[in-house]
Amino acid sequence: MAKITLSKLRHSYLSNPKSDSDYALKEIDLDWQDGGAYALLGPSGCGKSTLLNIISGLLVPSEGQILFDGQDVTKLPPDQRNIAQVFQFPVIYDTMTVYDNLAFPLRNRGRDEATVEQRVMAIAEMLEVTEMLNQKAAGLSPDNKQKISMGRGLVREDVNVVMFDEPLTVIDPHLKWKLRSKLKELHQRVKATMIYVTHDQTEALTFADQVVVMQLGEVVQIGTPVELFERPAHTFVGHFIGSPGMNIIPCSYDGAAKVEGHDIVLEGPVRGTPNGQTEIGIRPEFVSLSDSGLPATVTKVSDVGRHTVVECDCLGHKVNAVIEEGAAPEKGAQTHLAFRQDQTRLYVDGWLATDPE
Ligand SMILES: Nc1ncnc2c1ncn2[C@@H]1O[C@H](COP(=O)(O)OP(=O)(O)OP(=O)(O)O)[C@@H](O)[C@H]1O
Repeated sequence: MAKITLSKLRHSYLSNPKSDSDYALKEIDLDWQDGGAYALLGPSGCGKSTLLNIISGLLVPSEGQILFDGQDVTKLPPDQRNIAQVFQFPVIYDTMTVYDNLAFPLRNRGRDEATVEQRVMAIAEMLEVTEMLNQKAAGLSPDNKQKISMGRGLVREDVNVVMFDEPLTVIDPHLKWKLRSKLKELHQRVKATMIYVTHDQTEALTFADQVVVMQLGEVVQIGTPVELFERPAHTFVGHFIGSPGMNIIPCSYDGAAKVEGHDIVLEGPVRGTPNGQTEIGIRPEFVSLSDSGLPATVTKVSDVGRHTVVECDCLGHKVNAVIEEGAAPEKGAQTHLAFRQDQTRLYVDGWLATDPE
């Protein structure tokens, strides 16, 4: 396994890019540590596949370098990078048995049969497919086919990185959570460097120790799931992660933050002198209904499991509060919203501008 470094990486599909917007990937500097479990998370079109193709060698970046353990591989073709990939759709040979499918990547590299058997049996046991080993792959369900496809990605112990590209797309929704936790467990057992590409926050947050969030060809934040939830570095991350996402409320700032003339107490000091569009960011989990605070009218009440989401019109802005089940007011009720101070952040032009007290 290897540490992967992306250094000053940029890519444009145009032959003569001029402005930033001509780049599918803006400048990216990133270190993926040896043995880490990473997710690359972002909406469609943010540049995930472009980055994946650059790492796997299908695409040579317009600028910058990729290093595996400090060695420049930017111009190496895919077959010399020693990478395993698991795609959206299973890549297996239908006419072969499950055993032979799992053995294929090892036999292909000339490993002796004793090693092949030992690795195949170990991976089959981890994936809970031992009893299928003698079956022809053609008869497997789509879920099991994708499991075998994952096994083929994980069976070699000498790869630099295993990359998963939206691997649960074909999996039945009720089995998704099972495979998600299986993958996490597999990472802990095989200790390979893994990169998991997805637009689904639940998949990213359950699998990865570190999540790289991308938007419009840029990395907007790298952090643990807790860091992304607690201190989104950008309003995009606040909005994209969480259900419902962070409340983002336009405000003024002249030494103190105000929403429509009402003072808002921030978590701590503001960095520099804000010069740009200012907004308050507060997660619905830290907004409570109260006797004092910002006046609001309840516009919608939705039960979500053990909590209730109360949507309000607060001085002309939509603000969600997540409260305990059973404590919700009726739609149309007049109330006030209180923000938990240590969770009330200021954003300037989308970027976090406050520090904790
Ligand atoms: N072969 C190509 N030629 C020109 N532009 C491309 C090409 N591939 C991707 N793009 C553009 O580059 C940007 C990033 O696309 P990319 O496919 O990397 O995003 P993504 O996050 O993987 O999206 P998706 O999940 O939909 O595949 C998009 O604006 C896309 O239109």
